[in-house]
Order: sequence, then C-alpha cells, then structure tokens
Amino acid sequence: MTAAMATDSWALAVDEQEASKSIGKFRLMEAGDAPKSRFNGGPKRSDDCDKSDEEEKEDKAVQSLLNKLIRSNLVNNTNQVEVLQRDPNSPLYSVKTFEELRLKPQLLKGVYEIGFNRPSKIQENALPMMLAEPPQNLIAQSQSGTGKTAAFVLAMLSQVDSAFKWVQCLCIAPTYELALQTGKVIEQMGKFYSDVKLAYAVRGHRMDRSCKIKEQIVIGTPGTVLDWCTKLKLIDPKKIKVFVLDEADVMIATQGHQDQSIRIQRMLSKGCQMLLFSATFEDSVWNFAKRVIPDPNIIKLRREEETLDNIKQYYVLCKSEEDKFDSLCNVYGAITIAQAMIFCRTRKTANWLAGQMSEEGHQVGLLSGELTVEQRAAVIQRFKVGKEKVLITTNVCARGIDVEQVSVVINFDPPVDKDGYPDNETYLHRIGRTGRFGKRGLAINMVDGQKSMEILRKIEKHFNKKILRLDTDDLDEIEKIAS
Ligand SMILES: Nc1ncnc2c1ncn2[C@@H]1O[C@H](COP(=O)(O)OP(=O)(O)OP(=O)(O)O)[C@@H](O)[C@H]1O
Repeated sequence: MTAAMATDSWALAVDEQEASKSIGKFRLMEAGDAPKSRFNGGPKRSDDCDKSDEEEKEDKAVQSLLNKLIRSNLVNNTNQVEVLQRDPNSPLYSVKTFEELRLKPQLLKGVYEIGFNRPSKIQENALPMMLAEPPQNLIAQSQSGTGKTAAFVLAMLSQVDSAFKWVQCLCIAPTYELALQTGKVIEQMGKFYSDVKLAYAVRGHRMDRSCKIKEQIVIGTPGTVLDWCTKLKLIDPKKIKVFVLDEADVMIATQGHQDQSIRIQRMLSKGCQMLLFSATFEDSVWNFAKRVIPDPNIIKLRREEETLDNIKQYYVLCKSEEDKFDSLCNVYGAITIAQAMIFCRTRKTANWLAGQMSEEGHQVGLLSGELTVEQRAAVIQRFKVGKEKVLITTNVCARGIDVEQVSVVINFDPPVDKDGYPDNETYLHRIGRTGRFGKRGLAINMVDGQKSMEILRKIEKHFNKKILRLDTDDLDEIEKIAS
C-alpha cells in the first residue's frame, strides 16, 4: 500500500483529486453518495461492517460505465464481423478509411483530432450502412470497447443540419452517467461543428414547458426523454431523423426502461432512422431489439474466445481464513509477481485481506462496491499504471471489467453464482486469455473446506483442465510454478 493507503481513513486513499483528474469535467457522484468505507486493517462489528458482509449486487450500468472510464483504446478482436442485410441483394459495402465515407470536412477533422486513423472492425461495416441513402436501420452487437459509440455518434453528426434549430437526433442511454459519457464523445467529435448543439435530457435538468428545445441533438434517459416528448412537449418526435438506443442489454435490465423506450419509438415518424446497440445478445435483448427496430440490418462481432490453455492452475488446501492468508503470503513472497488480482466473495473479506496484506508491507489496491464509480475507476487506473502490484476485489465488483496485463489471479474464494453454484463463466473470464494475444498465466485457488473443494472440482471437470495441488510450505515447489 502507498503511504496514503496505510492511514485509517482508507476512503481517502483513493485520491479523489486523481479521480477527478482522470475522469474529466463530469461529476458522476451524487451528493449523498459519499464513500462509507473506512479502512481499519480489520473487520469491525459496526453497521457499516454488517453491510460489507453482504454479497454485492451486480449492476450492469456501473460495469459499463467503469469500462468506459478505464478504457483508452479499442479492444482487440480477431473474429469476423457477421452481417445480415435487410436487402440481401444490395452489395455488402465496407470501408477501410474514413475518407471513403465522404464525411463533412468539419466532422472528418474531429475524427482525426481525436486520434482515429481508420475505422474499427465494427465501424467498417456499420458506418456505410448507417450513412447510406436512404438511411438504413441497424441492430449492432459487439463487446464493450469495439467502437460502437463512436460509430453512432458519427452517424448522428452526419445527419444533423445545423441550420435547423430543433431536435433532429435523439439518443437514449440507460443511466444519467452513461448519457454523460456519450455526450462527451458527441462534444469531442463535433468539436469543429460549432453550430450543432447538444442537450441532456436527464434527471435534474428542469425545463420550462413553454420553450421547445433548439438543440439539434438530445441525449438522455428514457423516462426524461419520454416526458420531454409527451408531457412537456419540448421535442417533436416526428421531426427526429435519427433515433439511437444505446446499451440495450443494460437498458432492459432496468425495470420500466423497456416500456418507456418502446413508447418513445412509437412516436417517431416512419422515415426516422433507428439504431440499436448492445454489448451482448441474449434472447431477451434480441426480442426487445426486434420490437424497437423495424426492418433492421444486423451486425454482430463475436467476443474473442477465452481459453485456459497456457494457464497453470493450482489449488492450496487451507484450514481457515487465517490459514488462507498465511498461505497466500507464502506464495506471494516466494514468487516475484508482476501484478496480481485477488478475488474475495464478500466486501468484508476483501477489506480484511487488504488490511492484512498492507500490514505485511505489500502495496495493495482495494476495489469494492463501497466506493463510488469514480473512485473505482481511479483504483483500477492506479493498478493499470503499476502504482499497486496487487488489486484485491470482490467477485461481483470486478465482473465484466477488463484489466489486461494481470499475470497472476488468486481466487481467495472460488467464484460462485448468486445461488452458490460454481460460476464457470466468471472463472474463465478472470483467468482465461484470448487465444491470439494469450500470454502465460498463473491461477491459484485457496480452498478451505469441503464445500469450496467441491466447487473447484466441478470447475475443473467443466473445463476438463487439471487444477493441481500446491503445497505452500514447500518453497521449491512454489518456485517451480513461477518459472
Ligand atoms: N476508429 C477508431 N480508431 C481508434 N480508436 C477508436 C476508434 N473508434 C473508437 N475508438 C476508441 O476506442 C475506445 C472504445 O470505443 P467506443 O467507446 O466507441 O466503444 P463501444 O463499443 O461503444 O464501447 P462502450 O460500449 O464500452 O463504450 C474509445 O476509447 C474510443 O475513443
């Protein structure tokens, strides 16, 4: 831990100043959201602590936001894009350069200023389709970080006519914070398009009933957008030329958003271009997408497969939680670890472990649901640049978050789903590597009883890959695994 981290008020260790620096001008925290976490080197019997004993709840919107905040580049993906065209007779058109798209000069300037040299894989196909005449409807799915946001922002900015002072492009996002992030991309890309203005239809943005919105682009959450279109009549939905529904998978996870989105879509004119984006494509997302987007073209980019090849997997038998910690220290001290992530089941264990490790003199970061999203992003950022070599986190908190370059993963508790069954998918995602870029990795599972052993055996069976026993008192053996 750093000097700041060894103090009592641990929450401060996630230096708020750094957080605001790395996140920019948007304040994502709400007034009442101040971090409650306190770091005292061990669990306490207080209300806070009882709360920290709970399993955290998965929050897709938070995961998505976190991924956006920590990402600085396109995600590598070597899979082929699958395209299903509305009109199978029309030629499949893809571009390798932004020039081929004949964008308005001020837009092309914006694209280059951000540092994009050529379209990403999904953009190669999605952009010509979205910019075609007449405009085409599109459902696009690809994992987070593949360039979806940039693609639809470009489509919106291309269609907008700055001479008209009414809303022409409407984008809905699942949360206030996600809407702000997309707004930021619109502002960046449209930097040289000075007559085009953007309005945020998000909670707290009170509008006077009497004045119609003059901004050409509106981005907001479904509830507020619906109010602006219906109750307040600030937007004329019939004048919308491009409608974007972003993060459809996150959207449908929130009650009410699905219906609100459909109600908004029903008010649009027939000629309005409709676009839907999603990182995943379960049946529920697909069913929703088909209800919202008539006659769609479909583009899919499958997530790169992760494998357990090249990964050495071990388990360590322990008698208790304390014993787990001692074993962990034995392993940790004996091998020169580049960077390690340690996963715990509850906040309480994660807090406790962070305290113990820091007392042993290790520099550790702690990622827990008690922190605000800003602070979590700052913790991950510090870890990414190597300020901490160890990142301790809870199972739920790190789900869906990609932190590359981790060579050692330690499951302090085995991954289980909400019903306590082995969570194979999470195990693979934590430990596995994508084939092409795969480096060697090391996974160590701490086992402290019959139950966790059974879970691990099931995981082992599922992947049909041996998980070997490691004796942490045998230094020779430990050194062997690191070589
Ligand atoms: N053509 C491009 N060339 C280089 N970088 C790009 C390109 N398109 C997007 N990026 C960058 O890649 C990152 C991911 O892009 P983007 O946010 O558009 O992806 P996404 O699929 O929408 O992911 P998410 O849903 O998590 O936002 C961003 O940092 C973005 O600036």
